[in-house]
Amino acid sequence: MTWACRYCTFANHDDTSTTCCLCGMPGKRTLPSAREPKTAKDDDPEIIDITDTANDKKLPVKSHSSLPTASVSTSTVQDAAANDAPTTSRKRKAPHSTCITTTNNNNDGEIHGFFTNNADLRRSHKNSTKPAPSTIKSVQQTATIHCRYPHSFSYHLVPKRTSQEAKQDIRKTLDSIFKLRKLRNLQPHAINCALRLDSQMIVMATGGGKSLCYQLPACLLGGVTIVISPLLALMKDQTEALNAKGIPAACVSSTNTETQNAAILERVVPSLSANAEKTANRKKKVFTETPQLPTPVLLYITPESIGSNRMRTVLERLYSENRLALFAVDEAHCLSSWGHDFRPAYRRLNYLRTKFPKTPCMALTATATPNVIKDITKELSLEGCPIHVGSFDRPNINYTVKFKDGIDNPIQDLVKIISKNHQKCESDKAPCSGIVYVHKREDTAMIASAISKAGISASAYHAGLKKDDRLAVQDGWSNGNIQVAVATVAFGMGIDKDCVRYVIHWCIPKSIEGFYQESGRAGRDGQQSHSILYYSSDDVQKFKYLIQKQSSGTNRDGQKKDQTNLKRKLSQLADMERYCTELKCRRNILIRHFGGEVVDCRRTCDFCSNPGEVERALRSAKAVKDTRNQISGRGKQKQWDGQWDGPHLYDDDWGDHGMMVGDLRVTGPLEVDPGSPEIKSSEHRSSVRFVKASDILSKYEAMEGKAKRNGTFFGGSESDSNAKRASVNIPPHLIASLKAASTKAMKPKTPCKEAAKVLSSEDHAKNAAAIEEQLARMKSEREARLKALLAKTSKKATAPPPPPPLSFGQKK
Ligand SMILES: Nc1ncnc2c1ncn2[C@@H]1O[C@H](COP(=O)(O)OP(=O)(O)OP(=O)(O)O)[C@@H](O)[C@H]1O
Repeated sequence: MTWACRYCTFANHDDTSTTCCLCGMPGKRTLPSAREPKTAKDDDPEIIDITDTANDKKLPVKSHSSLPTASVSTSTVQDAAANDAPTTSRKRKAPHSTCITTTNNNNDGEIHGFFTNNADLRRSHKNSTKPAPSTIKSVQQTATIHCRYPHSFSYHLVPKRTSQEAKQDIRKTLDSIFKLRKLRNLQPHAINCALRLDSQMIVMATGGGKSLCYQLPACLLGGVTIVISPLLALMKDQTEALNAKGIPAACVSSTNTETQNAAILERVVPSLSANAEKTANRKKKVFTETPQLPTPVLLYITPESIGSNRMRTVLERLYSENRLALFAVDEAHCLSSWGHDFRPAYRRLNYLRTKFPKTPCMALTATATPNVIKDITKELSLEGCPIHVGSFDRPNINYTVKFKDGIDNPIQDLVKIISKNHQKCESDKAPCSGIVYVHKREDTAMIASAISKAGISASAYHAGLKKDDRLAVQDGWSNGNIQVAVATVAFGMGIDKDCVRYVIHWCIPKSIEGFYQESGRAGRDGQQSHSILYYSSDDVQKFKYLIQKQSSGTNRDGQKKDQTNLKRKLSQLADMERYCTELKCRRNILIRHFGGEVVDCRRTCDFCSNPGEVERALRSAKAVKDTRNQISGRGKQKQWDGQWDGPHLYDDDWGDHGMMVGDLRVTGPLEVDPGSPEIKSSEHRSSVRFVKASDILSKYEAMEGKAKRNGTFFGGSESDSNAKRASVNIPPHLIASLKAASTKAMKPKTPCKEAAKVLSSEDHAKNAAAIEEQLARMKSEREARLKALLAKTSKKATAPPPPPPLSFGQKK
């Protein structure tokens, strides 16, 4: 079983060991037993610390012709082994490294690798002027057991390099640490700029490789690079990945205990805790738990935590010691109120620029419109700095919009698309996974169950699940046991899975930025992938209503809610709706939204591959929708007209930051098949006449016949069409397509293939049953919540009204 080390967060796969194979610390929480191996802190003679703290600090900064990894290492493995003085080495505790760093005798700065066997070690001594160590065995053990950081990094900042030197260093680091062959499009510019110590902004498509733009310079700049990231999961993943590559990284976050955070900061700024932690108890804890790990080269932190007093002290110390290398502000669009994920704490980051003016800043985002870029550069004082804007195009993603209203059974349609994708991958013998984004938590279970019944493993994921369940789904999906994650937007932040072949949006997303980011989780391996969005005007009306609801009334302080965001959110939703309903190339709508140059779509969106078909689908969906409204007696629906009754709590995970809990009762026309168990309740029954698109289409056929007989239907000029639409809502040129669709829809039903599959697969049936159980549980929980809320509101209504407030100057 995998366990995460509580010191360095490395994921260990060896269940039998209680010490972390990366840092060598007893990171696994187990009761000590007689057989427990000795820890690094105990008297383990194998720990060889060859770097000297004192010396380190006094060291003149290394000439920049070689990798900084070599510059700080003052001794070689040979020294360490020959000295064979573990006690001394432990005394010479280095703040930045406890691992063996290897440089050759010429001190040419080459990294000579990480010794894993005696042969390697002996080879390294071949040209050595010093005698080979007599205790090779112990050294070899040290290398394999405790010292998994094969590279060392400069404790202080490395001076600027010439461009030739920078080029060489970049190549070496890319090859030896990141194991990559070459840099992608904007990466060389961004990395060069960082090594010139210039501030900059990088706007690069999702999956474009933004992380490398600060991770690689961090290795070369020396000192500590501070990465400000909004997502705890992403921070954790990235630190784990960096540690696995041998780059010391850590994250200070609220998920760590106070002691763990203190231990990490102690590694960044030694003796900080000695001053800061006053109580003896605390001191003891911090010092006993501080592992002998190298100083992090990259320190991840949330924008909220970076403003704390302790963090300010750390930054000031780093700055005064000339060790503050770079601020990397990831997901910088969170800084702009024009961005789709505005986070107020980001606004406070400008203090970093004023307080630490010499430290360069790198702002990174995938989704920045010109307005957002302007906002970010202003807030982070990046005016005049280079702005690297890459292409927003993701050529390997095919974009499609499906019109839910015109589809008889959209869930069946969705399942078919998913099955097709998996079948294709199966025949190609390629791995395949996907994500379906929904808004309502209940829909996650409903859709996951339908997919499972089709023989594809799917699981529901939303913020309402228990943490363990969420982790299980995330892990299952990441390791391929779960093929499809049906999730709310709570899923996927910081996901870096390469074989995601499709991302499906079951409802319209809130903004193009959000859509671009979510759909961008497909095809990160560069292989052909799909983004499919199911559009319904009902969803848009719902969201408009929710946005208005969120912005109306008063907040907790009793003040009227700020209305400035209302307009922005409505306009973002309108942009997103335009993406769905405009008869233009989808790819270029996205690119233009971000201010990019138009590209040749090469028929990789549904519109470019068949514009006529898209137009017909859109218009027939509109016609079907209007008819539904007319049939249900509500006339043409222009505004969401209060179809939701009861207390307005929402269980969609679509809030800005926090997740909303509660209930949403929809009594209007539904988007599911009337036969579906979802709409069996009496509450819904009245409104489900003619909910099927094919029913409506056949109705149209009848109307068409009648009109033709009377000579009053669908005739006349274009200018009359509006008046005619008011009564029938069907544009003339649609007749043929509607007819065709109708005939198709009227065909006798054949038993569904997917249903046959269900019965044949026990596992999938079990999975579906489990999901349905979950759905039932969610429903009962929702009922309970609703009851409690109703009780609360009725209590409030019966309570006596509060006394009127005293006006100024009024006597009691
Ligand atoms: N030069 C490169 N060559 C090959 N692969 C690369 C290169 N740079 C980055 N990658 C890979 O591309 C993938 C995406 O990188 P990364 O996570 O940095 O993207 P991102 O731009 O931060 O994406 P997002 O905006 O979604 O967070 C990673 O798996 C990374 O290893």
